Amino acid sequence: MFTESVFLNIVGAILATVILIIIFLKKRYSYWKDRGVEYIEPVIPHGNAEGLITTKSPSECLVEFYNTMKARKLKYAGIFFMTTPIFVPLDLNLIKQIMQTDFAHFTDRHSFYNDKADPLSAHIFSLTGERWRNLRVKLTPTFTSGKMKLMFPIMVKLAQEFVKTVAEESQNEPLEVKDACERFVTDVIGNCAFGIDCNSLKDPNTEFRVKGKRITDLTNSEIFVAFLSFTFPSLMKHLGGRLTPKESADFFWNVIKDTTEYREKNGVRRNDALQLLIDMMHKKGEETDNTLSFSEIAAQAFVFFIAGFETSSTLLSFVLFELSLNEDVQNRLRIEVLNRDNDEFTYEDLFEMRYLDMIALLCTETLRKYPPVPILSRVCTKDYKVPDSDVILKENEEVNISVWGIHYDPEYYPDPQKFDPTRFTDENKSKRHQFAFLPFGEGPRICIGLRFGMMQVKVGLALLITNFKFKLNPRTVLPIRLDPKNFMTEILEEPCNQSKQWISRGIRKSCKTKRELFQLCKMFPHNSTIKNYYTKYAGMLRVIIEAAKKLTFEKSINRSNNVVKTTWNIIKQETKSYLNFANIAIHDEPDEVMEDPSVKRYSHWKDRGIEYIEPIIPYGNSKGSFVKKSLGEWMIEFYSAMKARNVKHAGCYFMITPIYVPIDLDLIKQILQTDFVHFTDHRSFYNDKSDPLSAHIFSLKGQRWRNLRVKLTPTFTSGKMKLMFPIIAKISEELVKIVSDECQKGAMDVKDISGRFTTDVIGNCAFGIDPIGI
Ligand code: HEM
Repeated sequence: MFTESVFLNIVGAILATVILIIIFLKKRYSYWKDRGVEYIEPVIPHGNAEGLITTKSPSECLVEFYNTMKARKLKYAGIFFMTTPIFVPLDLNLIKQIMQTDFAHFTDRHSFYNDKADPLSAHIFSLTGERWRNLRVKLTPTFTSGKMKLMFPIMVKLAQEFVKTVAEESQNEPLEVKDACERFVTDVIGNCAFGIDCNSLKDPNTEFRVKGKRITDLTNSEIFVAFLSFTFPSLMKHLGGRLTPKESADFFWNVIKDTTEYREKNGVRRNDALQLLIDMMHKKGEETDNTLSFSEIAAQAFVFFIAGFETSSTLLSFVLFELSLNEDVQNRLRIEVLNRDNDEFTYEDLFEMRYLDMIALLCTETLRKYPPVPILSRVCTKDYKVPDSDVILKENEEVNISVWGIHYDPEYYPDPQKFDPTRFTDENKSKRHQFAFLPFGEGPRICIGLRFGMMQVKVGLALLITNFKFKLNPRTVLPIRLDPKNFMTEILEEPCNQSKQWISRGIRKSCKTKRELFQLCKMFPHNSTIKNYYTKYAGMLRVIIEAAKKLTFEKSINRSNNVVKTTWNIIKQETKSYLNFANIAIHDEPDEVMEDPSVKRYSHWKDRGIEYIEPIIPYGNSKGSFVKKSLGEWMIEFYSAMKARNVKHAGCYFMITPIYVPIDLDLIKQILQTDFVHFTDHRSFYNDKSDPLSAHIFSLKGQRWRNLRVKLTPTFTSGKMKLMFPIIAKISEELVKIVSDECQKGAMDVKDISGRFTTDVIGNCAFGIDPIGI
């Protein structure tokens, strides 16, 4: 009897609870209907977010909703994320009102912080109202262009480290690019925000990195606590809820504390963000409004790390991903960066020079396709009447803006899946609504580290692209999928069938430096041809032809010889980018070596509509040159034949190398003089290290040539000539004597005597020595 009544009570209680929940949800799910806001019928219990976290990320759920509602031509709509109603503006003018014009009604984002249990969480990203406003004013000067300039050399130094690490780690296997980018960014932010050498490039398991990564790699239970904290913030604050894993919070707290104390004790100052924060702490008593407590500065230093680390590494890795899919763009970028005028990277290069516009365009288009923060959040802080409607948004109501949805909206970006950096030229940008591009947010809460983030990505990219060629690891699973558990844009790691490794974002390096090529040549001890040619004639056509021949031979012995394959790749790359032999036939794969490269090559001038003489394999138009004809004679023949055809210019083939030949004198003047900036260099080779004498003015290129030319020009002024004149006159008198002596003997070798005369003149005037040629 007793048991029965207990049982009935329990059943009754469960039923009552279920009924109450259903009533609550019914009421909840009528939220948008009651306010006259369009919505999609929600389903208990996930609302409009079916598959959230299990198969779809929050961003993907919102994008689906955006597309459906946009198709209904709505300006705004209401979504239910589980049971939470969220207002979703779709119209860009309304988004602008919310983020900028009427910002006073939307000062906060949906966030959670707990000063007591987790003081690091009380940072500028999560703070609200007046606390946020005060802090924003204080922190804004941290990222002025003056401060950025001071941090720039640190970034360049770390980017050089980055290049070294990539070179080492991609020797034998594909490189996990996101991971490598994260390590680079960790070191940059560690240095610039905390003044600490984190060394995560050298040691991926350094504590700074492990504890940093842990902040975003949440366990399922931590994700659940985060969900509860966002949904019931007051209750969770009361219960001591926290978002940062304790071990990471403790580590960062101690790092910031120790560094601050060390600097204070030892009077050490550095050009980093932490210094600026410490200085604010010490303004106490002077400008009380402008001071920060230690707890506050620790939280801000911490947020620079978490806000900058994931976003910047995501951007850099996706730029490399797109470049590896778009080889043409990658090659053009490499040439642009290599062709810059100066050897060192300067701050001005990155922000002012034309060639880096391309980097900026690439980054911008990448930010469009893969915005690291795919949803922007705002909370209504004062009741707000939605313009041109009767809808009133109530205090505490949440607003979500689908950055991803907007960035893929064909109304703003036709063919949105296409990676097209030209969408962001000034002209194309001016045709679009400013709020159609929101990777950094907008309005007063726009990303505070925008410049810093872009700068580290640009520096890293510029150095990587000049050192490596990036290709997609064939094991990368395409199309890429987003990690459903992540609020940020993060690729889902797909299991790799064969090796159980997780390589979904690997990009393989296939380019080696010249030094590495030499090392590789050493691996062929039996093969003196490659080695000798390389050391003696590096950069000459012969090394390429001989190496290719040799490789063909090697390959015929062992078709799967990996070393041959690698060497072939390297030689290809050497010839393409380092030595600038872009016009020598180079195949994509060693398998093609056997094919005749000239077939495609010989359509070069035809394809360009330039007059040419039909070439003969393998001589091109240079049959007999060096054997029966000098190079000069060969060129005269070609010139005369083309002149007879009355053309202003023509194209010839020296073996398989296409060469442009201007014939018209005005055109020659354009090339040599008027448009000289396009033709500053000779086809030449020099090697500062193994053959320093080769780095002379005749062979130098670009800015190095220009600098030297300016320095050497005064050597031959008329004043200097005058000083040399007596020396030349004296040697000329010697010449007269010698000529008369020789004439006595009969015939005389005039070329020989002239050579001896000029040797003496140059030896005397250039080196101040008497070579006794005459
Ligand atoms: C490519 C790199 C980056 C991207 C795409 C990015 C994106 C964003 C976005 C979308 C927001 C929210 C803006 C809004 O709600 O309107 C934001 C806020 C913020 N970002 Fe970034 N960010 C990047 C790099 C950085 C870096 C390097 C730092 C720090 C060193 C940083 C610090 C912050 C902070 C502190 C906020 C909060 C600002 C506030 O609420 O006042 N970000 N970022």
